[in-house]
Amino acid sequence: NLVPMAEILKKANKEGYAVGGFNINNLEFLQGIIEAAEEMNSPLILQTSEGAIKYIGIDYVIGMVEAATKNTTIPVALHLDHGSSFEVVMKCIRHGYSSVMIDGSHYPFEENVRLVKKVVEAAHSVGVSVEAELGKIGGTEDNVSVDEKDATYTDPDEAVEFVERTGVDALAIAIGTAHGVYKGKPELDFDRLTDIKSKLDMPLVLHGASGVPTEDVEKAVKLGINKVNVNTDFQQAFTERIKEIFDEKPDLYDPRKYCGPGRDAIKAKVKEKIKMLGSQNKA
Ligand SMILES: O=C(COP(=O)(O)O)NO
Ligand code: NA
Ligand SMILES: [Zn+2]
Repeated sequence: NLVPMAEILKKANKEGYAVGGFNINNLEFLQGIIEAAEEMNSPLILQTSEGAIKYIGIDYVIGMVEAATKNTTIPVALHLDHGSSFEVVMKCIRHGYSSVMIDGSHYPFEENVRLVKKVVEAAHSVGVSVEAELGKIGGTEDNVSVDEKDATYTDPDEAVEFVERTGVDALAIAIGTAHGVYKGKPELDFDRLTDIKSKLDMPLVLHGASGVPTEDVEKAVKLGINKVNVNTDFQQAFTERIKEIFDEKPDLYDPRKYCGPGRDAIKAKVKEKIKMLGSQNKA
């Protein structure tokens, strides 16, 4: 009952909307995200960073996602976010992930191509989709951190060569976003996105969407972004709600009394994101 991400993104690319790549960090994130997507009749890409897999445990990830998708009516992919090696990718594929990102963006171009090509051959041989990254997205997420000066934007011509030589299903591009909380206002390079999309009519991925103004994400979707990764906004929604609860009732100790409202806050935030991406009723 998981589908390959490529299937979900092919339709999104054809019809001009984007699908959320929403990170799960625990049970409440998974429940809030899947409930919101089902209520909005939206396709969904559940994703775990390597840090989240370490925190939850891969057998729990698979078990919880299986429970979450057993009776679902919407297409759901389970995706490895920012896979750092062939070995980790293969571990996730063996455990039942339907999609993987191999992030070789911090390597020289040829090394990135070599690694991604190897992953695509293995993943595609068992029907698993592949996302890769070209250009460096700034910010920090778990062990992925790039400081401003090294964050280099995606070169459109390099992107064409990269996709031709690797056969990836989706390409994460660097056009000014960064993981985590922004220091200043992010300025997205929409001309660069337009140029890349005109050369590569394929699913493009925007990372670091938390903190990007809604209208900028909507514009990026109009210009050809088909997957939008969101993590920090949901983490902040969860955490802020729990802080509010403890302000009201500092002596609480039953985790359901604060994780439950935290889950509801995630769910509400996910619905806002689905509206922003245009994937409502696209299941
Ligand atoms: O790109 C992301 C999420 O970034 P944010 O935390 O900034 O939403 N995950 O791969
Ligand atoms: Na961000
Ligand atoms: Zn990312």
